[in-house]
Amino acid sequence: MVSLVILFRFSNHAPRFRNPARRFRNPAPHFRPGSCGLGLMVWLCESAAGDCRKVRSEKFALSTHQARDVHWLQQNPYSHWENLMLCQEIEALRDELLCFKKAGGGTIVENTTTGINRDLPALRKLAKDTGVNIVAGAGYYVDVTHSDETRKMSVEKLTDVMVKEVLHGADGTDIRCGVIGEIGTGWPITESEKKILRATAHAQKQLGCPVIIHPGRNRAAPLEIVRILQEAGGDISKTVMSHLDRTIFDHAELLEFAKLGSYLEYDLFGTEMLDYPFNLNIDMPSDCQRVQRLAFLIKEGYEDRILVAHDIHTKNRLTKYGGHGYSHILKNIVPKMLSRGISQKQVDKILIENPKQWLTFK
Ligand SMILES: CC(=O)NCCS(=O)(=O)O
Repeated sequence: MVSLVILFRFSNHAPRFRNPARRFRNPAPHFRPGSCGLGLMVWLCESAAGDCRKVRSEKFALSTHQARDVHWLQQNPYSHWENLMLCQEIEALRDELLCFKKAGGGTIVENTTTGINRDLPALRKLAKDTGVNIVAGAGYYVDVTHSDETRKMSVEKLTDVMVKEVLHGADGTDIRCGVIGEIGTGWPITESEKKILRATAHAQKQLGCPVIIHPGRNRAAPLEIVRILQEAGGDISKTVMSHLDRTIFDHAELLEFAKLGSYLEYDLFGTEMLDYPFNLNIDMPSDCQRVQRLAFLIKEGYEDRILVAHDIHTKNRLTKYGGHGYSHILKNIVPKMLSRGISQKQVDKILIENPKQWLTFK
């Protein structure tokens, strides 16, 4: 059986914020923190038209939500607290993994890191129950999720922690992480995030392991991250730049970035929204547009560098709640790719060979 590898996130539910004042630092101009104080993902949207979406957590519980709410949740996934609590859905995740396996999937990468409630025993159990390999992530997410302890750590100490998470186990368990990341960065990149990027590069230098980075929502962010990693000795050829869907739009800029040699990840497959809540200046591409970008990168000679994923981190994207589920790429996107001139060999490269190359290390 082919071993398809797709990147997901199980437990990236609402991060815990230890210092509420810190979590809404540097808000984007069009946004203000949700008045319900529920965390990073909860912003009330104040668009130019003055349209203010309401947080609906008190209005309906997701477990009993009705078909009429599905579209609202799809458009406002971060405005509903319960929608972020993916950790409550272990049974649904087990079902998703079994469907994924039936559709030909073999391995997923689960990118939840320190600060956003990584749950390694749950991952181990899900892998055991379903037979799907789950690769867990080491390291730290974006600045607002860094604890005071994390902020105080030196680059050397952070490096040691990440190396230990890969070699010996994380969160007090013997469960070893298989990638470093996703390492979170915002824009501008904060001092704490820079320190973690440097530690990531140092750990990668010691281990030769795969790394995955979440860039801030600015087209200059991926380049700046690569610069920091390179200066600290990181291996860019074994590093994934995630979320390119919403980060670099201009074709010439994308090719300039591709030349640096990282993996280029389109990982928001299934996310189709009119107003991207984190930056209203960004038009979130549709899945068809994502496929067009893959075809463009392939035509330009980058088929060895492309990765795809769903980045599922909210409940509404699970089939249980009317979402596309974990098998969307396998069931729906692959046929679309084939119908748009991407060959089966190229599909296999993107879904099997590239993840294999990225994930393999001694
Ligand atoms: C969990 C996570 O960080 N996903 C990325 C969502 S974003 O909208 O592309 O930043």
